[in-house]
Amino acid sequence: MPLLEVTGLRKSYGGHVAVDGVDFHIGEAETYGLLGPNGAGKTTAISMIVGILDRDAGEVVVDGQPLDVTSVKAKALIGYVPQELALYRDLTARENLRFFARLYGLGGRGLKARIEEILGIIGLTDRADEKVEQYSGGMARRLNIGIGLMNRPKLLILDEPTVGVDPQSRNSILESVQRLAGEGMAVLYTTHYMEEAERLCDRVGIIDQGRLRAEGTRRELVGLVGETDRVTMRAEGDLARAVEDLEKLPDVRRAESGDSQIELLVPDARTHLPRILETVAAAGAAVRTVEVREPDLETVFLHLTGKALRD
Ligand SMILES: Nc1ncnc2c1ncn2[C@@H]1O[C@H](COP(=O)(O)OP(=O)(O)OP(=O)(O)O)[C@@H](O)[C@H]1O
Repeated sequence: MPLLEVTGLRKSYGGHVAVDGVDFHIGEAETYGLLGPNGAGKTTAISMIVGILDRDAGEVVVDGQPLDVTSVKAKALIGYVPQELALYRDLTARENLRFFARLYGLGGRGLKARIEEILGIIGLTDRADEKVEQYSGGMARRLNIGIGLMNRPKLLILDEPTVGVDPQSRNSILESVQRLAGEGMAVLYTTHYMEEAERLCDRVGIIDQGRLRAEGTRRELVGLVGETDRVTMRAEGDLARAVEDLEKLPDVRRAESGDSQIELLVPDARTHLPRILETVAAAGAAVRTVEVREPDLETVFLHLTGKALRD
């Protein structure tokens, strides 16, 4: 049974359809990314999943428990980190964590230890007694994540947590998410940064104009659009003959030579590389360097929607 199951999720604002029939599921300990540009419907979808926005249609089930705006049991399994900061700026990090813990009904002897543990996870132990108003944007974001972790969720949902943060905090946020996922927490992560989806997510759903256009592992998505790897070899010798022979190899789509280099398109270059190098050598050319560029999720997005992820 998946940990999160979302079916037929739909929401319109006036006549505008923001989320148009979205289905996906997340397994235990899986990190799933919703990748799409601004306005794709990510925040609207997430808000319905966590039960802070009424849906027009669809179902959300968390660990077998149906979730709607009023359900308590299912919500208790989720840690939600909204895009907008939800913090008290005139309280310290430690005070914010304590305040939100009480709000969630957490207390007792374990609370103090839990707060210290969370400060460690988000890397704010040393600054825990400073007011949030003195924090950088990235530190405040990290505290926002800490609050989402208070109730030891089985599923952590983060809505574009790195937008507008400095590179150092961004890296620290990504590392924390990776660590939590490594410890067995399931994660739903929305982003418009391809690199983040590629780095963090086991599977990615590509969302545009309220619809999931495709979903799968990075490899599956890349395979879906029939993209090939591009191999560039700097070489000397009889390049024309090498190209002629390379084109005879079964999987090579295109090969051409230019100024001391050969370029070719081939699916899954890593498996074919030994044959390619042998062929070039046999044709009397010497390879100096080889570079393999794999298609990325940006290529896939472009293929599926006809536009770039970021404008
Ligand atoms: N409260 C609202 N009233 C009217 N339209 C809305 C409202 N919230 C979102 N929309 C519209 O719904 C669409 C989806 O917005 P949403 O915020 O879910 O996208 P997103 O993928 O999260 O993008 P962003 O990264 O910009 O938040 C957009 O066209 C947006 O303008």
